[in-house]
Amino acid sequence: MKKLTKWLEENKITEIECITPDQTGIARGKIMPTDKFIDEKGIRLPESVLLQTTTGDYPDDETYYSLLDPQDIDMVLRPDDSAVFTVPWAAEPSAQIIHDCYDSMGNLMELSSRAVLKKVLALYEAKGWKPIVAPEVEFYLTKRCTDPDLPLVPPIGRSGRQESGRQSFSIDAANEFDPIIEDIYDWCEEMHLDIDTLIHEEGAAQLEFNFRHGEALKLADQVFIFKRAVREAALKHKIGATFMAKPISGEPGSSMHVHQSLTDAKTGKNIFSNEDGSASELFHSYIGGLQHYIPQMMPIFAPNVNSYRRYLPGADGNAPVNIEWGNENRTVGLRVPQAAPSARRVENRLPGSDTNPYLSLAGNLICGYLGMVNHLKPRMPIQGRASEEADETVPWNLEAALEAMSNSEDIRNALGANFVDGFVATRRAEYEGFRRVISSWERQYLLSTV
Ligand SMILES: NC(=O)CC[C@H](N)C(=O)O
Repeated sequence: MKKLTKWLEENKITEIECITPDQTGIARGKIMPTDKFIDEKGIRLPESVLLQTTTGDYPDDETYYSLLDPQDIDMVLRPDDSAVFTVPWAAEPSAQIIHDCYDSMGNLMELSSRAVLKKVLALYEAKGWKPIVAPEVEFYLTKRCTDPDLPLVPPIGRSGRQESGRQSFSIDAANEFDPIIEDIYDWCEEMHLDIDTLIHEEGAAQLEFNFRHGEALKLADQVFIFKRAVREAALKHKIGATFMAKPISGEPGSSMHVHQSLTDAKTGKNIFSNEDGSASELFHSYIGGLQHYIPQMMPIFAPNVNSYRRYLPGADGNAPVNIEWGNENRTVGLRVPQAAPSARRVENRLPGSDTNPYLSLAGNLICGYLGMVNHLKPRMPIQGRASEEADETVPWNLEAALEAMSNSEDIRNALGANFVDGFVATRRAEYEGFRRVISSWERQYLLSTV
């Protein structure tokens, strides 16, 4: 706290956003003047904040009361002084400080997604392993739209025109949004986010930012903050930005691919490679773990009804519909990029951009961990194009995915039964809400035909 107080003084910070990610990845917390923050060294919030859905609803009563105190008591949030960022878009000098959530006994709240990631990282630490990850985050810039019944359209770029067609990797198409991109870059620099490259993705006004590889908790924090920054940069320029997995029919979806490797915590050496440069047994069993456990982990990689619209075989975009692996192969869900032995890694291409980054990293890492400790073997790698058929072992819709996750003893043991029950229950509550809304497809095709 001393170091943090000094930093706040040096940066003349007058206002603090005390934030924590809920299960959906939304920042929840309180805003206060710096003096009050320093006096109180933490805040209190109702525990139920961690069981809120994206729509602000809660799960059914039975789950709610089995996981939370019936009086809806407070939890205590304490700042993590290694997760402190300025707020470059704020009107006055401000800081956003990520907090951890503790229960009345002083333990990390099992329902907190940041705590779930810490739990997984502790398993790695006990083995003397340190995972290294690199997320790639895609999103769309869109024209502002307040009517949810109207489709989203691309914003007007610098040329005064709206983008159409496919512009993968086009520098000029990215430059159309230069003023926004400049803000994102400047702000990321000010906040010390480890942004590596920017590319224009396939979709109209779809961009991708890649993060430099590093430690998982640090990168989860950075993606959490990055998403806020992108939305704010878009707002400043009077447009929108969305991390929905499939915001526009007929356009590619948005993903959050995660590159993953494993190092020896002491030496820092990549232990996915043997001394002679070949792939290690750990590497193969890590992939075996991803293949075995992804079907039970889908609600984490694809948490919304909308997430599953990315995975339609033959749909626009390159979203995978399989969990095969292969070297330098973009038609599989688990791609092993061409790299030196010291950079040997696997990229999971399944997670959507709408995933909570803490849970996505925890989910990936626990699949790999369980694979390694149980010596699982991967399937044979795919050479050439993978089948266009969707892999039948994976639940490709939210209902089936939730069923698979809540029935998985291994995932319940690894991530915590209370967490799994709470997470599944918030997703189910959202799904129930979705089921009550009549869509434009129904109006278009059923209204006057059936
Ligand atoms: N970079 C890519 O391969 C595109 C990924 C694609 N946008 C998806 O949703 O999965």
